[in-house]
Amino acid sequence: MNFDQAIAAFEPAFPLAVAYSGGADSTALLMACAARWPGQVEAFHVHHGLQAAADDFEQHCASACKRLGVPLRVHRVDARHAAGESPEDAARRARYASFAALAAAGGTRPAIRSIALAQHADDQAETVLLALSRGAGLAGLAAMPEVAQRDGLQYHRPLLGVPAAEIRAWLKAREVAWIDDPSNADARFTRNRIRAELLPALDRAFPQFRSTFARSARHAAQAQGLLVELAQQDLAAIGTPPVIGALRQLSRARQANVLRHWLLQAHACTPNTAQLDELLDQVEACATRGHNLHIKIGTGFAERRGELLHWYNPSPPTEASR
Ligand SMILES: Nc1ncnc2c1ncn2[C@@H]1O[C@H](COP(=O)(O)OP(=O)(O)OP(=O)(O)O)[C@@H](O)[C@H]1O
Repeated sequence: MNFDQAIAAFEPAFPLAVAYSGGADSTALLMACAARWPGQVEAFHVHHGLQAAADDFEQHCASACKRLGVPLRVHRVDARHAAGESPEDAARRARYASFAALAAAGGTRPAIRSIALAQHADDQAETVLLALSRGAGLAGLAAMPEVAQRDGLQYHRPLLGVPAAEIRAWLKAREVAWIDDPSNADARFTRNRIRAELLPALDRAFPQFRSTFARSARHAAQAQGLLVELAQQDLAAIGTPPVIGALRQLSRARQANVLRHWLLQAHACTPNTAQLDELLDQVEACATRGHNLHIKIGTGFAERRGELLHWYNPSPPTEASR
């Protein structure tokens, strides 16, 4: 899909905000949306307080928005990562919280209903490869959805089918400037090594990889949806917190699926594979009333209390450490 086709196919609810970092992709998206829907588009910029260049990024965004005649709202965050959380995850979490805060802070203007993010087809392929590099399950391999609901807002990724090179070409044809975030070149980040080393090799070996990887991601997303449905049904049957005897009636794969779902939904906890395997072994060993179970799972512990399986975190993170 080319850039103009992607913009023509984009159907957000209005008013729309474009998440604008000042980088190439969100610059192109903001320009195209502002031209297509004059007066109905705003720009949201998140100022990442920890990055030295953050003031320059904000300045650049402010002058570009002024030229385009698009209102800009800026939110400042200090995205320190909590123990066990990657800096990228912390920045993403802080960014979504900022978008929700910005959408709610419109004053007398009508409330923003949609937010457009500028991830493209190369980003999607990188996300699939990143998921594989971590040994992710279906939820990770599903990569990024084109549309998602979050905090009462519709999030859209209208450029998900557009190769990065198309977006750069669109900007260059219009002689538009953008800023390059220096951290995008930092080879300490796996995503940047994927972009610099794997994507050029994939382009040579399978030129269609962007669309085939995206198709695999959609298959994974569909299958993951079924796993969630199954987990919801199983959780309703075994109870919350789970009754161990009822849990033990399920196959091991279904136990893993329902436990992962319960831990994530009820406790925002994601066990690693070794922890989940250990938990399943312990559940299997819980054949007698006297069998104790107490193991580390994610940031807390799973424990047997009578007939029930509980999870608790002895020291939940404070707001300051989040
Ligand atoms: N500081 C920010 N403020 C507002 N939106 C952002 C910010 N950083 C990223 N985004 C949004 O999230 C999307 C994905 O972020 P990512 O860090 O992968 O992209 P990026 O390298 O900043 O890309 P871009 O070239 O679009 O600016 C961006 O395309 C943009 O829409």
